[in-house]
Amino acid sequence: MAKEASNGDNHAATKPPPTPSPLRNSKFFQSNLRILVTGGAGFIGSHLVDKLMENEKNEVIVADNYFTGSKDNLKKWIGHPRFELIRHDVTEPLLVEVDQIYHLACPASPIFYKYNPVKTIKTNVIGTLNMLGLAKRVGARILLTSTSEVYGDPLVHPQEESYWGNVNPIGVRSCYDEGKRVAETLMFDYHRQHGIEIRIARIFNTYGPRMNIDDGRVVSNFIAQAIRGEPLTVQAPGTQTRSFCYVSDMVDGLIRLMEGENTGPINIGNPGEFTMTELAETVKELINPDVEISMVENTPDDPRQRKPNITKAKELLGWEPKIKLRDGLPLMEEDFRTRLGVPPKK
Ligand SMILES: NC(=O)c1ccc[n+]([C@@H]2O[C@H](COP(=O)([O-])OP(=O)(O)OC[C@H]3O[C@@H](n4cnc5c(N)ncnc54)[C@H](O)[C@@H]3O)[C@@H](O)[C@H]2O)c1
Ligand SMILES: O=c1ccn([C@@H]2O[C@H](COP(=O)(O)OP(=O)(O)O[C@H]3OC[C@@H](O)[C@H](O)[C@H]3O)[C@@H](O)[C@H]2O)c(=O)[nH]1
Repeated sequence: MAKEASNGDNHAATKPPPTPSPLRNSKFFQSNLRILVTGGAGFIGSHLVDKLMENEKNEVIVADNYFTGSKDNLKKWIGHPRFELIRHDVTEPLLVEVDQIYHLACPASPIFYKYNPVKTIKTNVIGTLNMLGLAKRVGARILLTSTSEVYGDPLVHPQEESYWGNVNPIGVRSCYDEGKRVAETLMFDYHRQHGIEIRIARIFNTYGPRMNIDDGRVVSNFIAQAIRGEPLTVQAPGTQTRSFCYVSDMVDGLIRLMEGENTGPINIGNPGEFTMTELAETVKELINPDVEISMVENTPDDPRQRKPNITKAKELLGWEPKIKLRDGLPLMEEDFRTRLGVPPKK
């Protein structure tokens, strides 16, 4: 029986998960653990697939509509006997027999999630409903990659899981912020009403190789600009803060959450907090000391501060991030230089 690590609410005791598909007990059942990763062709998802595939007891199925992800991120697994890739949009039902669902399908970059806000909230609401319906049908455990954006423009700092947030319900970011909040609500309602085994990760800003070079997020923007010799575009006021987690630490945290006994929500992120100006200065120092730093205008509802309290992750998952920003940025630079065909400076 999963223990609820969330705000300490005493939810009614949940029913046990539904009886699994008869397939599981058939004598021909493969001993492999069958894992669905929605959004697995994306940045975090493809690194998660790499890690899951290292375990020869795992079969991995990726469902992705390639809105922001790419088959290229999974090319080393296509054709592997324990791997399947399905072009599928999670706003449509999916029928597969699986034991675990990592539900990552959702555009993460603000530029992309604002591009089609109605689709973004459909993905978060209808997509999560479809994945919970699948989990109920086959008795799978399901993990949702929620986000620090559920805290909105936080009035509590650092953010801990018991904080309910400060979110604009009708802003240009609401399709994502409120969409993820509804997704969390649906997860807990299926857990309480149908006994579904749920796990909720609140992911903070994550960076690393395979981020879309032009996806508009700050770390990918600054590294691409530094490599190309373009001014680093600090969006005003520049004093706003974020905390950056390297992707391998993130993947480790997600797997520990799935394999553990706590429902969450649990913050997964690196508490190392920087202003955007400090980030730009660090990228300039590490990647291109000649590059200019310019102040440009920002977009509405940009959170002014963000830093995870990761006490629950430490205590309940035995997890904390290992890679510091100054060590992670060069790894991402190497990936971007390779993909952009720009050799390192002599
Ligand atoms: N990277 C971060 O800093 C961050 C922070 C907080 C939360 N998250 C969450 O983690 C997850 C992965 O983020 P990411 O950074 O890898 O983003 P990403 O955009 O690289 O990956 C998202 C993947 O989902 C796919 N997708 C989008 N809509 C879909 C749909 N309707 N049906 C099927 N596939 C769909 C995309 O094609 C892509 O492959 C997302 O749920 C995101 O909200 C990411
Ligand atoms: O070129 C840029 C881009 C962004 N920024 C600033 O950098 C900060 C971070 O912006 P990003 O677009 O990278 O990402 P955000 O922090 O807004 O959202 C991010 O964290 C929460 C996740 O759920 C989202 O999926 C992820 O994209 C913002 O204050 C933004 O104004 C710049 O200063 N320059």
